[in-house]
Amino acid sequence: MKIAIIGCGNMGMAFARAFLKFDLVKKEDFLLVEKSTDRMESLTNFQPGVLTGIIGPQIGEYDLIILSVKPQDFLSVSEALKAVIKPTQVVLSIMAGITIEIIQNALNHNSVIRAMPNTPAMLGMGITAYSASPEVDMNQLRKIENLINATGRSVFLEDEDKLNAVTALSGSGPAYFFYVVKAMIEAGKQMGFEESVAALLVKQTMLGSYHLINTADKSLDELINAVASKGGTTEAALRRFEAGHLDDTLKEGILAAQVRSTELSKG
Ligand SMILES: NC(=O)C1=CN([C@@H]2O[C@H](COP(=O)(O)OP(=O)(O)OC[C@H]3O[C@@H](n4cnc5c(N)ncnc54)[C@H](O)[C@@H]3O)[C@@H](O)[C@H]2O)C=CC1
Ligand SMILES: O=C(O)[C@@H]1CCC=N1
Repeated sequence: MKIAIIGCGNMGMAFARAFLKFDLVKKEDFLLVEKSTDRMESLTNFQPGVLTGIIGPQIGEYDLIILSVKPQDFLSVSEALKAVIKPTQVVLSIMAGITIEIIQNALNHNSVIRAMPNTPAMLGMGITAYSASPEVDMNQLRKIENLINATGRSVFLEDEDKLNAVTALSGSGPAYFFYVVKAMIEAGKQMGFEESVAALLVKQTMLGSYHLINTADKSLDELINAVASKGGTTEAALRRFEAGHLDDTLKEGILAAQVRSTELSKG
């Protein structure tokens, strides 16, 4: 398969590297379109078939066009792409908030898949949810799913509207996790540990706890209760979290991300 990627930043290149790792695409079969000259320089190491700053007619030679620019850059990209896209090509967008209908209208093009990955895709450990326009046939959809699965796991959603919630939950989710880890490391430093020691204590705790969620035959409440002894230290921390409504704050933050994803579709 020949793939053009428009916007070769973190996510665009995470996808490109995952496809390469699993031999799904050859380096020479990539066309990378990147606007930033600094970023272009770093992409020369990747040795793609074509590396360019401009969306031109050669893009019509590629089977799949991945749109991985920021949502705010889509308008200018669509103006150039509309002039060169061919009806047989499939568009895969990972842009937050931009709906299939917006993409179809802006490009005057039917076959569009909208996906929402997350940054662990860089390690092949991402989760991507995706929806497709009816014009994408099953054969094309299977091929794209194979590509997406090189970046981790995937979920097909019949209901495209749910992608705004996915964006808020798993798309942005890694940042929430890093935020909590950062606060824990900072607490460790405040209690007198060097950063490296605090980071080791926290990171191994998160790793082990993640595996307990997946392997222990217990609910999250049971796992919490197994740590929190009556009258003990954990209880003291949890009481403080509850007094500050930390769980509500986290939920409200996630819902705010969903609202923002919806707003992005309105420009
Ligand atoms: N970073 C994340 O965790 C996730 C991001 N996304 C979505 O992926 C998209 C890309 O995000 P990132 O990779 O984080 O951003 P990024 O800023 O790392 O990459 C975007 C790239 O597009 C380039 N670009 C901008 N205008 C261009 C144009 N006209 N032609 C060619 N290249 C152009 C920029 O120079 C930049 O290198 C966004 O739409 C975002 O909503 C989706 C899921 C997760
Ligand atoms: O923050 C954003 O808008 C993008 C979408 C999901 C993660 N990053």
